[in-house]
Amino acid sequence: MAAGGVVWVTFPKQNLIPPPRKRLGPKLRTGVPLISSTAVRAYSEEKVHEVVLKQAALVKQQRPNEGCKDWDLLNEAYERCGEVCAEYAKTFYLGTLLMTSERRRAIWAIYVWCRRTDELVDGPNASHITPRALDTWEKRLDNIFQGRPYDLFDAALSHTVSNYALGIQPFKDMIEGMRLDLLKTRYNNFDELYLYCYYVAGTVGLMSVPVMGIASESKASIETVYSAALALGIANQLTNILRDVGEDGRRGRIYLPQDELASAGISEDEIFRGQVSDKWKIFMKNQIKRARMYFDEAEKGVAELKEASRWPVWASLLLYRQILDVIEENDYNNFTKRAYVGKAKKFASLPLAYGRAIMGTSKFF
Ligand SMILES: CC(C)=CCC/C(C)=C/CC/C(C)=C/CC/C(C)=C/[C@@H]1[C@@H](COP(=O)(O)OP(=O)(O)O)[C@]1(C)CC/C=C(\C)CC/C=C(\C)CCC=C(C)C
Ligand SMILES: Nc1ncnc2c1ncn2[C@@H]1O[C@H](COP(=O)(O)OP(=O)(O)OP(=O)(O)O)[C@@H](O)[C@H]1O
Ligand SMILES: [Mn+2]
Repeated sequence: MAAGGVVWVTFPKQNLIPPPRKRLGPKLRTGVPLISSTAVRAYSEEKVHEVVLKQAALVKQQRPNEGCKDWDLLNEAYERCGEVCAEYAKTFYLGTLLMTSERRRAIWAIYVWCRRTDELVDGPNASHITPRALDTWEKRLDNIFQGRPYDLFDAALSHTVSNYALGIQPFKDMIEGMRLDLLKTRYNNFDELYLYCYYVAGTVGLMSVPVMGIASESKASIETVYSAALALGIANQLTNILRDVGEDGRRGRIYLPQDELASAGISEDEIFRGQVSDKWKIFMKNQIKRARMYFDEAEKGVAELKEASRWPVWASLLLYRQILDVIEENDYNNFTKRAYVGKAKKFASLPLAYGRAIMGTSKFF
């Protein structure tokens, strides 16, 4: 392929990532009552805030387009990204169809890179993945940002990062999250968990904003918008963790703050045995409360995005947020009952998402 120094290896026509599993990889992390003042001051928040500021500053810079200029190849690359996205996340894919075609395909390219990164530690080959393999993946990321993609999916991302104000840090941080996931099976407190959630999901928010675009009429500061995007990633991840407690437990993993479990008087053994006790219900209520707090934070920022980008964000936010309602409906049995939002509810939330997107507010819908 064209573009200075691009290295091409054989590129199989079929997916480079394995076909989706029936149930996409578990990945869990957690939370508890409302964030404590210690947590607010925590190192993790400071570190994350630094990245947010850097990423926000990039938006103001004009970047030269050094991406690949082989348009046929790029079109194919983006098309393939769209196919993967459609296969792994149908509802979300539908949402992206309302975005402008340029933004939509950029989001697809980012989605595919994130999905592949996650598949490294969560997919069928996860047991063979070592920190060294992640180092190789990170070098490959550097090459993507330097215009030297390794395969077609990378080429799409390479073009995207040359076209939008995307910094490399959130991508590196996501790889860091995968490193952490390889090594760590317990989180001492919410600060530790928060950092993990930032790595694997908050980063997605930071990657998405430059592509989705901030509305020209927005009066909010760029930092405010990034903070909302970060909050959505955290909220999604906390929800994902709460949904998958049972599944994670069966893999010997507990993505819940150990100190909060201890204060609630819940032992690891009770989690492994899947005991839905009264103390578990109280503990879960607090966890859900915290996740909702992050959703609330995120909701405040959606209206600041460009109008065409709001709908997919609202759609995915409402879908994910409803998982918390279903956990409640399941009477907090997240050990053996998967909180699943039925098709009817899912479709019912689409007009709501659309209404909110066009009104620019959640006041009337
Ligand atoms: C519109 C929209 C949602 C855009 C984001 C698209 C995108 C690039 C998604 C990548 C997601 C991904 C594959 C991340 C890898 C790590 C991972 C799996 C994280 C978990 C996602 C849920 O996936 P799933 O349920 O399939 O998980 P399982 O593997 O099955 O367990 C996460 C829970 C986190 C995803 C985080 C987001 C989608 C962040 C969204 C934030 C924004 C789009 C910012 C919006 C802006 C404002 C101002 C609110
Ligand atoms: N009905 C659901 N209930 C709970 N979680 C869901 C549900 N549908 C999707 N999710 C979660 O949200 C993520 C992204 O949502 P999306 O709707 O795009 O996924 P999907 O699995 O392709 O759904 P579908 O094929 O039903 O449209 C999924 O990977 C999954 O973890
Ligand atoms: Mn899916």
